[in-house]
Order: sequence, then C-alpha cells, then structure tokens
Amino acid sequence: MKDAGRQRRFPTGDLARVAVFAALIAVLGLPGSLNVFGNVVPITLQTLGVMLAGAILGTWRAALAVTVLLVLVAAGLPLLSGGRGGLGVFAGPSAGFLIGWIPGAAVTGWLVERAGRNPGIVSLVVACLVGGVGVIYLIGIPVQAAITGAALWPTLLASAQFLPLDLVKAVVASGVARGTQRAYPDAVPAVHRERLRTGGGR
Ligand SMILES: O=C(O)CCCC[C@@H]1SC[C@@H]2NC(=O)N[C@@H]21
Repeated sequence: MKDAGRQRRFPTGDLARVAVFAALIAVLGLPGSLNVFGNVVPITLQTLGVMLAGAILGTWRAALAVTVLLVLVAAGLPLLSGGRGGLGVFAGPSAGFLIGWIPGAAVTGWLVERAGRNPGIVSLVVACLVGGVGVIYLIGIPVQAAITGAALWPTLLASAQFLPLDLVKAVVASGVARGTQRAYPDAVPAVHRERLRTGGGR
C-alpha cells in the first residue's frame, strides 16, 4: 500500500477526458472548411471544439487536449479540417491561429473556473469569447500577416468574416457546457479543481 493516500497529479479519468476532447476537435474537422473572400485562413467548426474543451474541462485539461491534437497533426495525422496535417501547416498562414488554440482553450477554461461552482450562461459566453475568439485572433492575425507578408490592418479586416460564426460557436459551446454542468455538477471546472486540491480526484 505504498501509494495509499498519495493522489495522482493527473488522474486516469482526466486523461480519458483529454483524449475525448482531442478526438472531438478532430471530428469537428470532418465537415470540412470554407475559405471566404479569398482569405487563406479557413472558417472551421474546430474552434467550437476548442471552446467546448475550455468551457467543460477547465484550464489545464483543455490546453492539454488541444496540445495532443496539434502534436498528432504535427506528426502528420490528417486531423485538421479538409484532412490536413503535417509540420507544414505550422508554417502556413493559419499557424498562429492553430497555436493560439492552446492558450485560447486555457483562457476559456481559466475564466470558467473563476466563474465558480455554477457558472451562468453569460459567464460561459464571455469566457468563450475572450479565450476562443479574443486570444486566438490576438495570436493568429499578426502571425498570418507576418507569414503572408500582408499588412496587419487588411489582415485584421479580412478576419472580421470569422466573427459571426465564431459568435454562434461561443453561444453553442456555452449552451452545451451549461447543459453538461447541470447534468454533471462534478464536471464544473471549479468543482473539479477543488476536488483535485482536496485529494478527491479520479
Ligand atoms: O485549419 C486550419 O488551418 C486552422 C484554422 C484556424 C481557423 C481560424 S481560428 C479562428 C477563426 N475562426 C474560424 O472559423 N477560422 C479562424
């Protein structure tokens, strides 16, 4: 009973959830992507998965789920919308957006954790918008401008096309997260965090 009383830092159940959300983000790439008005960065449903990971898993597990997905993509698995993968995508115009998914999911999760044991729909939407839109654009747009050689302002204006659908995704992700958290109060990030701290993690 050497391990009795000692808690794992990353319980098995958490690893399973991380894997499920990495898979969910990959599955959301299956419908494909849309390039509008000649923008080389596509509109994709995968950002919905990034927001969902943040809102449901909380900071670290969400960041890990997105990281797992991106590592698999870098290893060549075709898990991005349109069946893309490989190291090349991290040198392409959407590289900054992809890397931004990690802090985007983490910030979403962090804000949801701060919203307490019963986060309301408004807190969830705000968290998804700040992390899943603000943080991702903040990294993605300047990197896109740098890689394509375009000026920042036109790149920013071109990215405005993402906003309407990203707003819808934030609302959908928040609704799903709220429903999940009502059905499984233990799954609320703040509750889970508290449980881990007090040694009740699984
Ligand atoms: O598949 C890729 O190459 C990366 C796509 C990054 C898409 C960005 S993320 C934020 C914004 N919302 C979208 O739907 N598309 C862009």
